[in-house]
Amino acid sequence: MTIAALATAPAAGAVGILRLSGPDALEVGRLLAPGVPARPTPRHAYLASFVDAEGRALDEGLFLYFRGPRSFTGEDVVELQAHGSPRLLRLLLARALEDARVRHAAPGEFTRRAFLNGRLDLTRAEAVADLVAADSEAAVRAAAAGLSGVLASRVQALEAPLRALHADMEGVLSFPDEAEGADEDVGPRVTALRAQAEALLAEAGRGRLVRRGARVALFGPVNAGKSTLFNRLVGEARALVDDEPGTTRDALEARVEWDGLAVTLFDTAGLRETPGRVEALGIARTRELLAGVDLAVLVLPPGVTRAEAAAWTRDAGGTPVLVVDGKCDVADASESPRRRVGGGAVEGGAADASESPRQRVSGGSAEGGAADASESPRQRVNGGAVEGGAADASESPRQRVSGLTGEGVDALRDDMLGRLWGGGTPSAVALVSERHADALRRASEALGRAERASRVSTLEVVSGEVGLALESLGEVSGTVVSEALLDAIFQRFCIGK
Ligand SMILES: Nc1nc2c(c(=O)[nH]1)N(C=O)[C@@H](CNc1ccc(C(=O)N[C@@H](CCC(=O)O)C(=O)O)cc1)CN2
Ligand SMILES: Nc1nc2c(ncn2[C@@H]2O[C@H](COP(=O)(O)OP(=O)(O)OP(=O)(O)O)[C@@H](O)[C@H]2O)c(=O)[nH]1
Ligand SMILES: [Mg+2]
Repeated sequence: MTIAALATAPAAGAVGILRLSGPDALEVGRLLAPGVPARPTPRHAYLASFVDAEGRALDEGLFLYFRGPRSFTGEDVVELQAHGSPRLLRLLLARALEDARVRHAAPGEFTRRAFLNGRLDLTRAEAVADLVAADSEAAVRAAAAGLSGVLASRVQALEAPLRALHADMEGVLSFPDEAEGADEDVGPRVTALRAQAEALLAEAGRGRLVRRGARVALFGPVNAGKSTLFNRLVGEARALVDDEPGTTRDALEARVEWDGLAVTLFDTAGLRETPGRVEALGIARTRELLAGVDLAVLVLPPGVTRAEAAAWTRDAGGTPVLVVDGKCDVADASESPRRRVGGGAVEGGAADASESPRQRVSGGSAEGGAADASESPRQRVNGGAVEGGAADASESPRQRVSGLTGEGVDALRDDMLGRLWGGGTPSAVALVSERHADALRRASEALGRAERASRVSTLEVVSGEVGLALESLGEVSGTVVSEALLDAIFQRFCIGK
């Protein structure tokens, strides 16, 4: 059956495309553009008049014919590239659909046909959807990598040796005499393949980050300078800042893009023991939010003890915590507890360093004097305390940062990206989706069982498990798929894709 749909968004634009795919694409396309020759040159752009049923011109546009299998879907494809009027395009589409040989395409059906006709494997087809949905540079680049086959070849690199292993074992089982010895190194081979499957599975977390963007929350005691730092990181004065503790009540969010990665940054209500009623609601919301982010950044004001820091860290629950020493432009408060923030300079953004003099108390620790965060921010171990203690996050070297002066902010951003990303660049990721991860998990579980069986059980059992692993892997590439799975996958595509 021939399918038709608009390939462009239903909005006014420079050009709008009606696309047909299937055995009757050319004939039906020519009903709309009768000036086009009966046997048009494939891939040639014809300037043609698009007409209604009475032959009256509706538009003048380009007509393209791709003869199967040399087309996106592998079938005959015709495109009418008209002026981008949604109303006009609906008229053209309606006219195509009047023909009994044509029906409207389901979501993703063009791509589904491309897959079914072997034009793309499943990972590439899904990368098409990822690309359309991408809303950060990293997401675009990762999807583009998927489209060019990065994930496909990683899966292939697993599938091929697994299939060879399976064949070797089946050979030994079927023809024990001829194939003697082919099963000698089954154990190590299974082990290696399992590790490979797990390495791929481990990229699912990154895939999630790229797809959805990372979520990062600033939290910590009241008045630590969270909102000021938030404004700095976002690049504009979004959050209210005041020297009154408890200024931020509701969590605030802003979306930024760092190294191409989409990051949703949250500023939260400061934590304290005895808040007022409304503030308590804000604090409850902070805790709730912290449980759901990818990284929690604990901003500490000067003079916080290690025990206090550890206690605040626990507020993040199971979420990874990055601890930073805020207001690093001020001397350590334990040295002069009453020292206030630079005079009247309250507003976050504008305040310049000269307004908040660097009142580093002499003798205020070795790193007091020349410290400039840009020098080597990561080496600076606060208080030198690294070992021991419960909450490890609060014990590791801390980033020193000042939202007011901007000191250490770039380094902090790099640290956050490092913690979220763990090295490498976002674009280099093989975009493993939840669906892929699920299949990979089942594959590596089967390989785990195969590994055990290779020590304690028969070759038959090992081979059976390897066969199961192959099936699960096949779901990733699409060598083994059910209609139901394809339905689920292509449902998330848009119509006309
Ligand atoms: N106008 C238009 N732009 C589009 C598409 C489209 O369908 N129409 N695409 C659709 O989503 C994407 C391009 N994808 C395509 C992929 C393969 C072929 C194709 O004709 N492949 C043949 C020939 C290859 C060749 O000659 O180099 C083939 O693979 O055999 C066309 C488009 C993005 N841009
Ligand atoms: N010297 C200095 N003062 C800062 C810095 N960051 C914030 N302040 C000041 O500290 C006070 C509190 O800053 P906020 O950013 O509102 O602190 P917060 O952590 O959001 O506070 P709550 O929302 O009440 O929890 C304000 O007077 C800021 O101007 C900093 O890096 N250095
Ligand atoms: Mg605040």
